[in-house]
Amino acid sequence: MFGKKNVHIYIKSKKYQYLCVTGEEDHHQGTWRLILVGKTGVGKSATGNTILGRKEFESQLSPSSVTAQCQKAEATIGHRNIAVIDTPGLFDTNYTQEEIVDRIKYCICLSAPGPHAFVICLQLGRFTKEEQETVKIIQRIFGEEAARYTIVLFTRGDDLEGFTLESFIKKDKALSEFVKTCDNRHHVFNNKITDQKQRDEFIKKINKMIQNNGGRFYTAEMFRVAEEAIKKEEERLLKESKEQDKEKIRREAEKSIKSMNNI
Ligand SMILES: Nc1nc2c(ncn2[C@@H]2O[C@H](COP(=O)(O)OP(=O)(O)OP(=O)(O)O)[C@@H](O)[C@H]2O)c(=O)[nH]1
Repeated sequence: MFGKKNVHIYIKSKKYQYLCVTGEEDHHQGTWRLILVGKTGVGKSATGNTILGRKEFESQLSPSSVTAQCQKAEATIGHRNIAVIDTPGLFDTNYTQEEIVDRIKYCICLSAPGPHAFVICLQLGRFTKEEQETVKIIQRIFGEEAARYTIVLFTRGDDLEGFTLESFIKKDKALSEFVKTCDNRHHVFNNKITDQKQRDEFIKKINKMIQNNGGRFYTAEMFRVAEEAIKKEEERLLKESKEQDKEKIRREAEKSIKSMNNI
């Protein structure tokens, strides 16, 4: 009934080059593919384990990133096959930001033909400049279209201590605005407990998002558009800085001519 169309996508960076074969599939029958992204140490791997219902990804308290490469694991939940892709954390001091971003891009290949959901993981706590920068980087890598496929997942639900997640989000303007960009899709996990209910509620929210998207997923084409936008922005900034340099040289030359004339 649904024809499969294979698409090849190159993911290029200074250090790595990946060739992925992505394709279109019957979006009612296939596996749901979820990508976990976020700052290092926020609990992405623990979140992956909560979703899968088993300890698949290494999750531990560590001063530097535990997950160095994208990893994929699958589980059957109810009648649904779910693939979870864990990614290296942003702001890990062992790697340059560029290296981490390159590795995160590889998750697009692992999620071929494309992810149904980006799960942006944040820890309950202050939404600092670094957290804000993290979500900006993620939004930049995957582009505007990714928002339709994004849910914000808070870890450390144990710290809520009776408060609701909604009241926590409302307390911070920047955080509320960010959650709003994801159509207010949010959820909280306490990864320290094995509780089916929190996982089932999460799956329901993912299901609703996928239904709202007509079963479609984020595609290689959307990723290409995002990459193109980054390239254009980089070219614009380069041009701007070259023009600023030229202007600086012109002003300095003018200044030295003036001072020579004054001698
Ligand atoms: N109390 C509490 N601790 C959590 C929760 N989720 C994760 N943690 C702890 O946070 C620490 C980091 O968790 P990880 O799952 O390794 O975090 P990560 O984001 O995958 O880390 P990297 O792969 O290094 O980027 C571990 O000690 C976890 O036990 C939670 O819901 N509550």
